[in-house]
Amino acid sequence: KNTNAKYIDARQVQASYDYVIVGGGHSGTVVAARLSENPDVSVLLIEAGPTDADEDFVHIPKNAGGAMGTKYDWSYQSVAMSTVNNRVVTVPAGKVIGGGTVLNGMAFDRGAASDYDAWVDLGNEGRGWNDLLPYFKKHETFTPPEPALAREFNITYDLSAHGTDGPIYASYPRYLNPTLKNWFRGLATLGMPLELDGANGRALNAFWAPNALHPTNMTRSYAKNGYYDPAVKRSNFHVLLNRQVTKLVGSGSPVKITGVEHAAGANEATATVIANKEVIVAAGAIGSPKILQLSGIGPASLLQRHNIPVLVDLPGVGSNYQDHGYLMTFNMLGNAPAAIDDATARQQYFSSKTGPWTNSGPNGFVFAPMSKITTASRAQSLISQINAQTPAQFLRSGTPQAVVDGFAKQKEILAKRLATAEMAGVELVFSGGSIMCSQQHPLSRGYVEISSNNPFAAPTFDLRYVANPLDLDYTVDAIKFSRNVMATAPLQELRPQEFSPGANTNTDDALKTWIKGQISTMFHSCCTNPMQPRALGGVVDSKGLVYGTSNLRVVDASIIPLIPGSHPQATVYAVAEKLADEIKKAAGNPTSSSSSSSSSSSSTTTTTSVPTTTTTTTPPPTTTTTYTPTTTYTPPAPTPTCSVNKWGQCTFKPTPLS
Ligand SMILES: Cc1cc2nc3c(=O)[nH]c(=O)nc-3n(C[C@H](O)[C@H](O)[C@H](O)COP(=O)(O)OP(=O)(O)OC[C@H]3O[C@@H](n4cnc5c(N)ncnc54)[C@H](O)[C@@H]3O)c2cc1C
Repeated sequence: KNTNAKYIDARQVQASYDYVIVGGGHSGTVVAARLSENPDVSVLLIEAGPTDADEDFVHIPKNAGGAMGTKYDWSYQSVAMSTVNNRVVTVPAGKVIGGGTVLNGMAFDRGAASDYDAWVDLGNEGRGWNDLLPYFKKHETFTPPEPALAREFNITYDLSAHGTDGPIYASYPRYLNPTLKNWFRGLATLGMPLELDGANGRALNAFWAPNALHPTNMTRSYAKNGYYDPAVKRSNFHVLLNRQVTKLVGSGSPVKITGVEHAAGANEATATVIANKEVIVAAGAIGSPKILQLSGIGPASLLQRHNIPVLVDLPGVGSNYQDHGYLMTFNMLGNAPAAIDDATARQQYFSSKTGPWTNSGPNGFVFAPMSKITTASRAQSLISQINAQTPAQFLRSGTPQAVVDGFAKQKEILAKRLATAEMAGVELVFSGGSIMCSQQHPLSRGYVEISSNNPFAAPTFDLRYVANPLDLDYTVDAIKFSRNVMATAPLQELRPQEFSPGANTNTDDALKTWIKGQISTMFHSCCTNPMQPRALGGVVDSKGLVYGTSNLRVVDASIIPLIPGSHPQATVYAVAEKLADEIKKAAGNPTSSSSSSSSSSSSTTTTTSVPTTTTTTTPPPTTTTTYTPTTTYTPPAPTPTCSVNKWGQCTFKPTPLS
């Protein structure tokens, strides 16, 4: 536990700081840690939640996702979404220091080069793959898989793509589900290439990736223990916990934000702190557009409807909402290797940090280009249909023209890049009979809007899954492809029997109906304050600066313009690291090197350093959990015959079919 933390309460807060950071989640802690490396600048971080209390459900990989539904989760509720049978989806989001990195499944992968080069196509110079690669390395310390595991599963990696001394550990669990070997052999039968490493820009086809996992302790590596804990000891870094930012106050043209208002609750007194240099918003894909809108930065019509004076009319704030729409199919395996029972697994974990409890979720990935999941002519037809659609055709009615124009540009870029083998259309992850299938570059766009001018009122949002019918079409292809893999000889050795959606769901129409009834969040909300030109509905420029302002930046997942084909946490780390460097440069402060990541590199007073491989966070064998969850998270696709873990993976004990 960090005993030197500069946690302060609202009475002790200084009148002003050089930088005020709104949201101490994933990106907020990265930027706070980097800016406070310079002892001559003062930094205040304001976080709506607490710090975690080192619970097992945070640290033990097997429990990853256990913080969902607890007090560390906003548990945002969507509207009844008309595009998917009026279903309401709960979207988990961290309300705790470290944010999403406390809740997440620890999958730690990057997108393909094409995903980031598409951001440059949108007008963001300096945001392509080659620009971001040094920052992917900067935040990472990679440890290769143990040789025996690598041999058994044929895990390959490219050391030159990885970081060697960053704050976040990337390593492999010491147990993988043996059925993954059948899956990879089945994929090879169908001609799916195995890439050397997804981290080198080739996150395509099949490949292996590590987890955000400490290599010896086998515990979660996340923004709190990587960035926040070392940095918070500095005297120039203050933290306000359990305080919600209610509004940013500014004036002038361009608008200069001076004050940041915050309060402990709806009926509590509001206080204001002054930002001398910059205000940096990092409140996440739902929280950040909400704060901008409450502050008068957003679509004028929305702000006027809620009696909020307009500081900057920016129609893109809260638009462009993207996620990887997610589905699970299930097969009962009649001939799977016997599962390790939980008591043995627990013993293995605490005695030698081995076994299934070291495993949080996926390591063997498929990120398939369209041409790999269907015929060339079908793939071509899908691309032609993307091009043929008029931009506003499937957007929400009343979408402002600038946002429509931005989507037109995005659609053109996606059609061009999805037509190649360099951009993935879907992700498939196999685990013990379940197959997770998710859309990687959806064409549907959702939105986030304030529901009132009360900052404690929940925002209104709609992910609008499959609003664009082409998202349904290629998802049908993906499910058919996954069935083709299951039909190959290596998978047939496991004697699979599909029970969801089930063999009777076998026409395109039946699959579409099933998809509409099932599709849900993969927890990858992003893109609601897109980094693209203002005339195209953009909210921030390529340096994260909010249009129409002189000192307000956004640095979190909301500024991603097009969702990459990957689980997003490594991208969020890289983008935040790069922006932190740019903020320092803009202020004439020394930046830390992009190949070495020491969080103390430019500070003379700090005592912090990058954690070493001997970090001592090992929980004792009988660790007790000090926090009792207040609610229980319901997995996305529960079925009567399969025990489903947080990630929708089947964890049932296989019963041989007679
Ligand atoms: C359940 C789950 C599983 C996931 N699994 C994976 C995975 O396995 N691999 C992967 O790569 N990615 C995964 N992700 C995604 C990834 O973790 C997120 O994309 C990323 O952490 C988002 O970072 P962020 O900085 O944008 O926002 P967050 O980390 O959400 O940070 C926002 C912070 O702002 C605070 N905040 C919000 N409003 C206010 C306010 N008004 N005042 C003060 N503070 C405020 C919040 O409390 C929060 O701490 C998962 C996410 C979730 C939720």
